[in-house]
Amino acid sequence: MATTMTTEEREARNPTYLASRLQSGQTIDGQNLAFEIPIIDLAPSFESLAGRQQVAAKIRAACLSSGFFYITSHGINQAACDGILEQGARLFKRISAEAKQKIHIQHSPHGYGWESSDSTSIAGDIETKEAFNWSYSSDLDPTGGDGQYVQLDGSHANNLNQWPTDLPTFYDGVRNYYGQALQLARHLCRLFALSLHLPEDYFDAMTTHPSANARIMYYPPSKGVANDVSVGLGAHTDYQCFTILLCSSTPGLEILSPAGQWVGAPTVKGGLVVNIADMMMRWTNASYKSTIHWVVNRSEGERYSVPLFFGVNNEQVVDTLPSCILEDNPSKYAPIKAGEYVLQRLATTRTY
Ligand SMILES: O=C(O)CCC(=O)C(=O)O
Ligand SMILES: [Fe+2]
Repeated sequence: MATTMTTEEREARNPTYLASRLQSGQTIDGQNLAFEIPIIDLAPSFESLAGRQQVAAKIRAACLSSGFFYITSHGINQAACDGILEQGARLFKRISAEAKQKIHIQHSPHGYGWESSDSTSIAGDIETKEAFNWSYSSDLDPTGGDGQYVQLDGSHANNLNQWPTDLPTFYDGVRNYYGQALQLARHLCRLFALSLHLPEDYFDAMTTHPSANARIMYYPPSKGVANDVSVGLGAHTDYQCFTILLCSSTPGLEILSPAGQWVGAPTVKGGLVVNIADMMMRWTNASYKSTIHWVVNRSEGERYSVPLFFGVNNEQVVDTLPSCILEDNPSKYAPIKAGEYVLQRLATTRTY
């Protein structure tokens, strides 16, 4: 499908645009909104529609301001959270360099597998992170999927992931956390739909075989040099609808406030971070904020994290939601296939 880029989209693809947003500390539409990262208890949302509506209102308020919130009582059990972080530590710290090379992302056309710190770079920064990347596949989905999964480029292929053969428990540890996180993401979609005054099942049929790439990240300790600001992961916005982030206890995530200050997002015990990403900003005509963040590990501890980048089925056309278009606020974005949009964004980050 032919798509026309708006001025805003052209600017957003330009690294100097990011840099200028960083310097000026402005949000895209120049508003100076109150900035907080609220903690939202999801428990009522598992009980009744009234509970979901109540939680959805809190989510809406967070999305209109910082675009970040914590969730507690989210339904993913602690053993699964601890388990995947432990598997990450084994992968990054215990297996040999040769074993990592065997599953290097260079062997994967889609970038799945182990990623050395210099394989990708967001804003041209030298980054300290290492990562392990995987994508949705039906064997990881507790629903079993519907057999229709397509990759970002629309090709039909299930399970192209590269798993480490030297760590037999790794796959099970990942699957246990990821399966629960997928179901949580689908539950959050219902809350987002309610928050946007849509029927709560609005996104259900669009998330049967979702775009749901995930990674385990490793950030080495700070070098202990005063004022050391070694960038773990460069300043960026996420591409999908929203991200669910599990973090180890070592801090490092920082979010750019409208006033141009980096605000730390410390780990909340038992909680997960959720942030709005660019695709949700498109759906909502830029009312829900996709906020710039980065990771700088300023501490002497290692940081591990597990982001899940959740979006609709890759072949789904993303078009501004009718409830977000007003006569004096027409759609800012042209319709585009979800996978195609993410591919455009990814093309700017690979260095290999
Ligand atoms: O590791 C973190 O805390 C955040 C990671 C992140 O922002 C990302 O992978 O997009
Ligand atoms: Fe991110």
